[in-house]
Amino acid sequence: MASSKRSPKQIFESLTAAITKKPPFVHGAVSLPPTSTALYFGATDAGRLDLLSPQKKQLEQLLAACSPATFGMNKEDVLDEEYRKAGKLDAENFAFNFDVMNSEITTQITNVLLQGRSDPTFVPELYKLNVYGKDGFFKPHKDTPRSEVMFGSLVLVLPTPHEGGQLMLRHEGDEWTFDSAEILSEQPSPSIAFIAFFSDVEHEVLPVKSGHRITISYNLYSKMDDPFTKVVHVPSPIQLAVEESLRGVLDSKVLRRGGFIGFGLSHEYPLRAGGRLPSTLKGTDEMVRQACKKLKLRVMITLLYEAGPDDGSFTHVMFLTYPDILAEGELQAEGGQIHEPLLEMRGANPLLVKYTEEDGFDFKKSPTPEEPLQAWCVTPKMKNNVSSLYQAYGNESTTNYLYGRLHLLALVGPVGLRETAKDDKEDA
Ligand SMILES: O=C(O)CCC(=O)C(=O)O
Ligand SMILES: [Fe+2]
Repeated sequence: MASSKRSPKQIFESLTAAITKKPPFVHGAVSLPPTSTALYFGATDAGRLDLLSPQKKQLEQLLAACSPATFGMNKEDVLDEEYRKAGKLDAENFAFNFDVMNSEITTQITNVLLQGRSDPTFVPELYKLNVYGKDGFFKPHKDTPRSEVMFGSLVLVLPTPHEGGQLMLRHEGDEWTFDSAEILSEQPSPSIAFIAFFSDVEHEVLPVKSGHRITISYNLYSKMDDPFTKVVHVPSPIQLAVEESLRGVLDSKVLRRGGFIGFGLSHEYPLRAGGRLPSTLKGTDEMVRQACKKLKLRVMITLLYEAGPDDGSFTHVMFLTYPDILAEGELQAEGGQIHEPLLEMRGANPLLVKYTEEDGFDFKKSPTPEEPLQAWCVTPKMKNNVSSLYQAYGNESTTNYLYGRLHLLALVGPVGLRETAKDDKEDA
């Protein structure tokens, strides 16, 4: 193989380069079905907004029926018009006869965010209606995780005239704009503009310049228990490129005795203390996992915890479940080293590792009883610590789930015997 002339560093660099990031959202417009031309609202007397020709009086009534929208900050719901200026109605106080699951939106979400799986693999939960009037906005935030299987948010923008109010999305140095006003004005007939995005992606609503930007939002929950067994899909060119580079690694002499390849995942995932790590990955991350599965590598999802001052020794702990660290109370050991108590946490399958941003992982205790295994880390990710696992700004307060950064570890056998997956069902 040509790869034999390359250094291990070069071999892994080409793997890193092959992991092209997939956009973390899908957007578009669907024309308003004949049965979806009105919005009803109000806690007592129902008001009606005609979406084919919205009347000023109806819009004013809708605004009057709304209460100011709050947002979540450090476990509390906060009302602060410096941070978010919008009206809201909770799901029980409005009705819009639109079936997301039987619309083109579901096909788009399935194809772009869920790797084109066949049967409907997610459930949309109606969340809120928001009205952004003139000068309405929502500063940067991530959507609060409400369950281990919540992966995304869907926002519908109704066809009421407005200018401004673009939704900006930012992830790992990239930025995208969803200009609902522009999209709606370009449609030949009254339409709904939509965007669905992975909810750990930071987003912001810029100020509305005129008119009313009316949105209906949904939380998206995955229905997949085992993402691998059900997948029948044609790999994308990006995935094929990742597979090809990974094959290059396996055909080379790196990790001669076997070991791990670690991938820092691009997205954050909802974690619950004491709970399992997620079994459904998002976008780019799922693509990397599928490439590993294709090459019959056993994969594990892990949480890396900073366990003490980074003095170059083994002071990081890697978990296969999310330990209930806060419930342990007295974790702080002498000198700020907490790896001893972390390693003793029952049921959390901890591994003591040395971790540096440059070299990735180095395992002290390997998961097998043999000698410590070698490991390489591709796209290393920040480690977690107790405070980073706290939610900062969200769209709602919650204390049950927090976003955490994860790594995917692929177990690699020795040269010539690289395959490690026993069957498709063993891990998740
Ligand atoms: O209106 C939008 O485009 C997004 C709103 C939003 O981010 C939220 O409600 O959490
Ligand atoms: Fe949001």
